[in-house]
Amino acid sequence: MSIVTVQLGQCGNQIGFEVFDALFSDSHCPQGLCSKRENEAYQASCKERFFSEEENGVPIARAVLVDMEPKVINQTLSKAAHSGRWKYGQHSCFCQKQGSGNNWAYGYSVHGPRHEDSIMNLIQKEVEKCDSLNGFFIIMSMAGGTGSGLGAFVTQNLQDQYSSPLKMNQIIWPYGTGEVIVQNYNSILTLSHLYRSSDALLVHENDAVHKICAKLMNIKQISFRDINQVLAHQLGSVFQPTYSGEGSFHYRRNPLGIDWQVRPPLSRLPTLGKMSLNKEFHFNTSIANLVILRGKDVHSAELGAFKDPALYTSWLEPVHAFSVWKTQRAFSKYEKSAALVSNSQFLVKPLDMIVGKAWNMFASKAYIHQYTKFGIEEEDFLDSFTLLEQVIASYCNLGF
Ligand SMILES: Nc1nc2c(ncn2[C@@H]2O[C@H](COP(=O)(O)OP(=O)(O)OP(=O)(O)O)[C@@H](O)[C@H]2O)c(=O)[nH]1
Repeated sequence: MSIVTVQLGQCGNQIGFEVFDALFSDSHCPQGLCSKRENEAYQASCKERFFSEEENGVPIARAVLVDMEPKVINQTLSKAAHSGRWKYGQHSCFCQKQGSGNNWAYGYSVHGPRHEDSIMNLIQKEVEKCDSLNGFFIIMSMAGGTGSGLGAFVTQNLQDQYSSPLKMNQIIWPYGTGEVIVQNYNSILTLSHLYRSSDALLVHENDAVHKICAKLMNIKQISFRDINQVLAHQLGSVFQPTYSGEGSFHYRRNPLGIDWQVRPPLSRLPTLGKMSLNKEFHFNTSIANLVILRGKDVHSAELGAFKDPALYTSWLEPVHAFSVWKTQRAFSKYEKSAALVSNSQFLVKPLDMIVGKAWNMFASKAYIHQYTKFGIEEEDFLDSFTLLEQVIASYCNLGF
């Protein structure tokens, strides 16, 4: 089964390139620390998911590149072509001459409807190249204008046109400080729209990845390239193939097979408010944890601690909330590696901060005219605030 990736805006395109490069490098890494046969099965599975093959044998990423200015797309296409190992399809990109100027409304209400047909046609062409489609992986920032606004618009269209394949958005949380003033508006609009149209949001915070580069990797002058390589490494270690079940040596065909649909029972939805945010979280209570193990000794790894009921909300048994995926095939030269995908309270505080800052600006009507000018009304903001306050309250309530 295959995944079609949609890369949007500067951030989405730069990260998308690194992700494909990491996937390709890993699957062609000679030190897979496993048998030749196993390595071939792994490679074939990775290829089916992420690459289609051209006549001359160069793999082509199953991707559509979208941006409203040509610079980053041109750089991305040429970096892939120069790698000599894989490339993007000749007709897989859509770009225009002028970006969205960090205005979510412009991306969503102007670029979106204006270019809807061209973008959706490109995606459809990519879908037609797949024997069997598992889902869409949509990479975008949360705070810019094109990736976030147009990305939300495209995700909504995918939801309308492809209701069953999974729609998973990889979103980049902006730095807490030092970026554009309207980043919190753009972020709440992105999150509230994706909450309605996407099946799963996979979030990375720029601040957190920056810290990994500084503290763990000791990089002095950290660039987006460094950050994106860390992200790509993490995403690769999640999305590369794993065995289909305990004791199985076949690779699972459904790469995005996580139960993302878990929702708290309605009767437990709390009233709106911030009552529990002020309390210390003793645990980072989770709804779901997925651990992915690769390489040596995966079958004897001790994972009992992940099954402790205290980690999970009281209405879920650990057996339903915790999953493990494994493969003996090592990831990217690492003898052993582990990745964790977690749906937990981890983002409650950053989300509460963004909503709070956006609310303070909204209360004084700052910059609102830039949005109403392009069809995003005050009502839309209010709807976004209400929805996200509900999300915050639901996650706070997990620990009780
Ligand atoms: N991790 C990471 N974050 C990025 C990268 N490029 C931009 N960002 C973040 O993305 C946000 C800005 O979004 P962009 O993708 O640059 O903007 P855009 O979608 O192209 O939209 P416009 O410039 O308004 O047309 C900020 O929060 C940046 O920190 C990147 O390559 N990697």
